[in-house]
Amino acid sequence: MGNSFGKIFKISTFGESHGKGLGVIIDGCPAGLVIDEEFIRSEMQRRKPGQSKITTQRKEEDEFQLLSGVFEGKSTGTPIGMVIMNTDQKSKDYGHIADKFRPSHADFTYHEKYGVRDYRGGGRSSARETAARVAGGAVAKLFLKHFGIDIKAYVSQVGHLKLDTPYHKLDLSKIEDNILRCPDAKKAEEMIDYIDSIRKSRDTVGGVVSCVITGAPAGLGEPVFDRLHAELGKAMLSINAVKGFEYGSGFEGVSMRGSEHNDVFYTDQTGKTRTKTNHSGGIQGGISNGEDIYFKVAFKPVATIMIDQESVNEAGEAVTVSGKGRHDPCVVPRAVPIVEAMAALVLADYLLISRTNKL
Ligand SMILES: Cc1cc2nc3c(=O)[nH]c(=O)nc-3n(C[C@H](O)[C@H](O)[C@H](O)COP(=O)(O)O)c2cc1C
Ligand SMILES: C=C(O[C@@H]1CC(C(=O)O)=C[C@@H](OP(=O)(O)O)[C@H]1O)C(=O)O
Repeated sequence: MGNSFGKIFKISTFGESHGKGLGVIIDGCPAGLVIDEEFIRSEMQRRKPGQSKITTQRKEEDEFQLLSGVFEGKSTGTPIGMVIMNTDQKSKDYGHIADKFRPSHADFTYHEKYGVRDYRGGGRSSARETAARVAGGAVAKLFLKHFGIDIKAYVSQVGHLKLDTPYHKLDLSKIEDNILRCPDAKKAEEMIDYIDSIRKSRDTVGGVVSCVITGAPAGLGEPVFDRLHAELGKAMLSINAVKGFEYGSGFEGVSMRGSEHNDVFYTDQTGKTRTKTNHSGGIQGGISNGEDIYFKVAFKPVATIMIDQESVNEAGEAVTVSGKGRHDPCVVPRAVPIVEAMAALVLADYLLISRTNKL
């Protein structure tokens, strides 16, 4: 329980941040899919630590080894296994807090739940686990390409600095042009400087990742509990440090009237039923309607800060804790490929579950 995601296109991940390595098992990937290892590698590179001055300086190349489920470059329909070895753990950075709880990390809750924990680098609670998700998500993306479904995420907020332009007015081909992964170069520069100043003050800051899915057909999703947006929400809220998820008009829709918010239907030149606006975010009644699916994910400031904070240890005694070593001053630049990977897993799963339910 708790280490798997998905119903038909399923992933299970294993591994800890300072153990030997991590990995993913993908079960349910249809046979005959060309497994483009170069593409998987490029996705891993987008997430890896040590990639710029505004990320953790842990240096991992995140090279993966494909162990199973692929023959002559194509999936065989059997479980696809991939491992990623850890090479740059510095466990002594955690020696001073082995029995102490970092405020707002998972140290206390893991201790309460299991009574035993691998304190090194946060063990399995570390976002290092998301390397395995990105490997799994890359295979899901390869599957989605066959259906013309594309997923693009980008940074739209860092602290109080916001990119207010809606996604359809941005040039999303520019996302990878800067180390922040924000398609607006000027805003990106401001946000990067801000993260750098926060890092220099030994503190951390939160941010928002926006995501848009294009090319999804109408009919994905289930009408009651397994609504498409509910599954996307679960996927996003399962990512480390996520505190919020909203899709379509989200919380802003609250201040609109129905007459403004309703997405009016029309028939386009090809005879397809479309909507003039898309406040619904491409999903109505839990089912995709063929319009773009878009959502936002809010990330909190990283818990481990290089500033003394009050806490307690396992014996309940008052202590002071301060982080050491290498931490992200802001997670959003590296969270972009993680958000895309989780979205790809949901879409791949729902393509297999529920495209339509009629003769
Ligand atoms: C890409 C990414 C990088 C992260 N890097 C760090 C980090 O360097 N230090 C840290 O304390 N937390 C980091 N986190 C957040 C922790 O993993 C997370 O706060 C922890 O697992 C506790 O879970 P929660 O915040 O979801 O409650 C990162 C999260 C993500 C998504
Ligand atoms: C290693 C990664 O990020 C780590 C995520 C993380 C955390 O607490 O989530 C804490 C840091 O771990 P460590 O102190 O072991 O370097 C980050 O570097 C990674 O993403 O691959």
